Amino acid sequence: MSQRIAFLKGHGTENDFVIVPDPENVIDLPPAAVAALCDRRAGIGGDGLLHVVRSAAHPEARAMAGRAEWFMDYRNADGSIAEMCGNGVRVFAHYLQRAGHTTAGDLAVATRGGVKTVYIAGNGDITVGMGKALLPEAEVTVSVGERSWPARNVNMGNPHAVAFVDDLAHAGNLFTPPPFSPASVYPDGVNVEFVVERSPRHVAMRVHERGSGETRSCGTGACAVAVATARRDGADPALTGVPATYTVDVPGGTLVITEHPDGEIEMTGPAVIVAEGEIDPEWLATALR
Ligand SMILES: N[C@@H](CCC[C@H](N)C(=O)O)C(=O)O
Repeated sequence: MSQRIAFLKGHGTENDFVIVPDPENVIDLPPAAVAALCDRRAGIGGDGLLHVVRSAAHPEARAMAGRAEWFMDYRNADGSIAEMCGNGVRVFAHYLQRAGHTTAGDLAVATRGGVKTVYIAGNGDITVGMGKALLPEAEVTVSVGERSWPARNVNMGNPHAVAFVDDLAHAGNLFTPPPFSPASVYPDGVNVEFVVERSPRHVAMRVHERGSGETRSCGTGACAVAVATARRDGADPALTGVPATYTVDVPGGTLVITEHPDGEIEMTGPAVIVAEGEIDPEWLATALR
């Protein structure tokens, strides 16, 4: 890989990403290159990478090209692929606006989890239509050290296990993925959220993300937490006809999540671009050796 590669760095509630614009999908980004770029000491550093590609130019997104011009080819920090990234899609939209590919207002973005509608407000906040949550019945247990908790299985396009705890410190240092059982519920791994209540309809969470470790925010995770908390509270908008809005504090900020009576979930939060530059092709070649 010897071509010069432009990059940007951005974050959404401090869930941070290396952004690689590549409209025609000509940049080879094997998992090792993604892991090298996301390395916080030897690379640029990030919880994940947003590869910005025209849907028509990507085999996984071509079928969505008629509905969404741009495809968010999201990768975790270890180079693995995930279906969706809620914070990432806001940062992705912010990048497209900044690059002149779109204006404020509604924008459709293709993801592996389907086409998402993003609304770019003028005030810096971005709202994403995250789709519906699936709540497959499963008895899941998550543990950290001597403690263990029942967890709610929530799928937001990607898998989540939501555990209500007495104290977020009980999640420990989260240097390694919290063990869960039975393993068969999440054959491809899982994102694990630990949640405490702050006040009615206001919770706080920590997360260990599949493929990235503990991050300071997870958008799909915050949606999973909002839905799991609503059900725990006995609130189901599909039954009451009343939308349920939850404020979810994450270590890197706050996200606001609304579940509507038709099951559609909206998430609102910020998106920030921090820097832009160029990747040294010699460094990347060395990193890949
Ligand atoms: N940080 C993201 C989720 C990224 C994907 C996740 N690690 C997975 O593997 O499913 C978000 O904001 O949703």
